[in-house]
Amino acid sequence: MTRSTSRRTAAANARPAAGSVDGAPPPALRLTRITKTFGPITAVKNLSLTVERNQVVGVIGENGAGKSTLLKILSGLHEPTSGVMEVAGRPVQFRRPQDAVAAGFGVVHQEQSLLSNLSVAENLAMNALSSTDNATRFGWYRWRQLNREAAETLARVGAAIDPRAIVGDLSFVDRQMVEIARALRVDEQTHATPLVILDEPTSVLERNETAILEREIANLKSVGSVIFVSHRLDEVRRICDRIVVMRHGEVVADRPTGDVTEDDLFKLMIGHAAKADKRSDAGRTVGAQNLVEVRGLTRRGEYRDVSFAVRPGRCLVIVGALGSGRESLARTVFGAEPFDRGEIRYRGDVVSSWSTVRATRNGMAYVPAERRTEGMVGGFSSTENITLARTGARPRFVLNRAGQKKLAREWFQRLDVRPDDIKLSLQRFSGGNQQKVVMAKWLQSDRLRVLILDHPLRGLDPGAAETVNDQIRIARDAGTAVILLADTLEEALDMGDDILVMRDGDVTARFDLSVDTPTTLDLLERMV
Ligand SMILES: Nc1ncnc2c1ncn2[C@@H]1O[C@H](COP(=O)(O)OP(=O)(O)OP(=O)(O)O)[C@@H](O)[C@H]1O
Repeated sequence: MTRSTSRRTAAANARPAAGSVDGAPPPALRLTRITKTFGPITAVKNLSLTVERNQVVGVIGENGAGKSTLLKILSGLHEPTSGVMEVAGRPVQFRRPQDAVAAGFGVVHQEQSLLSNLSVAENLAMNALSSTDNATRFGWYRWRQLNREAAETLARVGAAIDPRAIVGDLSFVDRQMVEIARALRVDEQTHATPLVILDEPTSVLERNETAILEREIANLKSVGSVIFVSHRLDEVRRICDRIVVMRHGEVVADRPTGDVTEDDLFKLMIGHAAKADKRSDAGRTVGAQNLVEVRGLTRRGEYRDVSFAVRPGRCLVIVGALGSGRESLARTVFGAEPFDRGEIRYRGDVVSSWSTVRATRNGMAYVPAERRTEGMVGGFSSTENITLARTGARPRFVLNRAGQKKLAREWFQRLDVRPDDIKLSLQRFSGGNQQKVVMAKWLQSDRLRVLILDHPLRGLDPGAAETVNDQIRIARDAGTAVILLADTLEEALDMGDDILVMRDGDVTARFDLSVDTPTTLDLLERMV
């Protein structure tokens, strides 16, 4: 798209056409040969795609396939290098996010974009066009109206969140619900037919929350259209009418959902079939002594009277829905949150003033769910990020530059990080590839004894998830104790030796998978 065309088709013209000449409504969105380059990198290449009205289109693709770039184009964050974009039959150009909102596009990005120092209601009103006018008077907020509107929107996504709460005080999952609520609100705020774009909205949601979202998407379909990006192939098949598969920035398949199986989708995305289940105990080093032991641990408002133990070479999976307290519990074990009662023993000794520094020095690693804010330094290269936590026999300052590069190269290969450029600053990698680098940072440590993983597969495509799980198994088999907060119950059953189920801060069940054979339903029943 040239500059002059862009001027003619500025977003002010983005108002939808009433209908096409032959009477049939034009598609909600048509993209024709869209390309986006970043210097030498072509993130999206000649992409053509149509979204009909009242249709849910799934977009899938392995990490780095170009999905987020496509969504950023649709949300006005990136301008395409070339190609044509039409909304309801009219050419448009989005130069700013407001242009996308004016055209009726509501977006939930993979990385959260809420302002943490503002309240939930203020964040929800931020997109607002007409409703901000109504909600302010002489530049002052009409708080009661703002909060009431926010409460109504939150109720639509089934979220029991106080509109007056400050976003920074909310849990990750609650913030995700606010993001989703904000995107869904676009139809209340604009007169355009909404197109809601969801970029992996369910990756940290539990099943009951996902079910709410699925219901909302079904509602939305009756008033507008939805583009749904997810790595969960079962979910994409359940929710979407059509599925578009991207590889290396291009569309490689565009099929009605009924025509493809999960296996077909996996093959189209990754280029090979899914591997069979690899649960095996052969070659494992399982220690006899408990490495981490927790007794009667309580943190008011989070969890109560929790006890468990993990030995070297074993994986404990903690499952639980929103509010189960498991995230807080994992952070406490790592020394990132305090506790009120009970004790933590590490290698047999009671830990008194436990802190993240002491935990890290003693071979504990914690991979947070929020990699952008907690797990990485975006402006640093991936080599620097990988060697940042290097302690042990050859700490970072002992490794020379060549040593650091060698280490980074080795881990890029092991985790198949793309692009294969260890010098590139980490913020330039796709979300899934950033996650792999954050994992590498901890997995490479030669003193790793305990690995605490909070949703490690979040944002990873199924092929990358397999690669990361393989590396977790390798660390476990070499004698690392793993504490895993799994994304899905299938993952819990696949990876766990022991499973702890939590509900509202209490442990409701424990399973030892060497003797017990719980199903996902058994777990779910104790979670909700
Ligand atoms: N701002 C940028 N500068 C340079 N390269 C970029 C930039 N944004 C994305 N890329 C590159 O473009 C390609 C596509 O990335 P994108 O984030 O769109 O992939 P994705 O399919 O969303 O991946 P994921 O599932 O891992 O989030 C990647 O190679 C990525 O490194």
